[in-house]
Amino acid sequence: MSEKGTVIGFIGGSGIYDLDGLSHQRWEKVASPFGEPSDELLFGELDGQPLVFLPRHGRGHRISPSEINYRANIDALKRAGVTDLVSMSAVGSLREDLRPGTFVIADQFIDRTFARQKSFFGQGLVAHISMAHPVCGRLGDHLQAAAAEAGIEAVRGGTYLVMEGPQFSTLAESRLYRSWGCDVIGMTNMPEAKLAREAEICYATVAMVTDYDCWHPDHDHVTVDAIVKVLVANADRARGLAGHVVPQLRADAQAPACSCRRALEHALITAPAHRDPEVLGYLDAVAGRVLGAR
Ligand SMILES: CSC[C@H]1O[C@H](OP(=O)(O)O)[C@H](O)[C@@H]1O
Ligand SMILES: Nc1ncnc2[nH]cnc12
Repeated sequence: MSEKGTVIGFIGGSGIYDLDGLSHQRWEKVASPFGEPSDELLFGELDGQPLVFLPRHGRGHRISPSEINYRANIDALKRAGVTDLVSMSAVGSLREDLRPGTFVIADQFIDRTFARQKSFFGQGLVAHISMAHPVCGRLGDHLQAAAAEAGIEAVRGGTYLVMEGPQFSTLAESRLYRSWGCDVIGMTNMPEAKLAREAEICYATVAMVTDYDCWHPDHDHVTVDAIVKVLVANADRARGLAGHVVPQLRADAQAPACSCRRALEHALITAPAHRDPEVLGYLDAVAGRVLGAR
């Protein structure tokens, strides 16, 4: 891995616990001061391009959305050198026309989670980053082009409502989210997207519809069994999409200039003399660029 080169990361959600076709692949533990990542990271190469994969729920799907250590996951991916991060996630549809099997390249989130650590920053070093545009448009462009190349129907843009879970939503909640104009619902992309931005990693998500949530008159219950049936087919197509997006990201000469990679530039507010050295130590990977550590 070159210090400044592109390293592509994938976070696999429900149904995606590894990536195939990688050469030189190895699972390796990456330690983080923020605790235990969901699993070891899978390192490998696709046509010479370095890749890193992390199964969000761990291999075997052991970790529920509220129990995922999102900070450790993003910190570990940053330590592994990841610059461009693609999330692959199962979601419910809040719109009739987003049928199960549709891929949505989401571009907005509404964060309704409440039981998660949402920032690397706080006491010892306070920072405020912009989340107006929470996903990287450059990655979105490449995902859209890769989906077209792979013959996958992908809708560009959409608002992903992130609920705490692990229970699925009530009918009243599902209707409320529809009235807010949300398009899909899931449990994991926040705080993941916030933390990726804090870590200056470009982030985008492929939200793969598995069900109609409970608002739909013909689908008044969501069940894991029904979701898993769609997941298996979605997961195969997601792997296909990954294969197509890698060469595109690799060839992107604009990547180093992407604004996501400078998200912390004007974000730190704690005066240097009041910054806690221990906290600065934890932030060596996430904020090393602006703290002068790397
Ligand atoms: C198995 S359905 C519910 C589960 O799937 C989604 O996870 P991910 O985004 O990791 O694919 C959803 O957010 C829930 O965690
Ligand atoms: N209906 C739904 N609600 C929340 N998360 C989901 N993941 C897949 N389907 C979902």
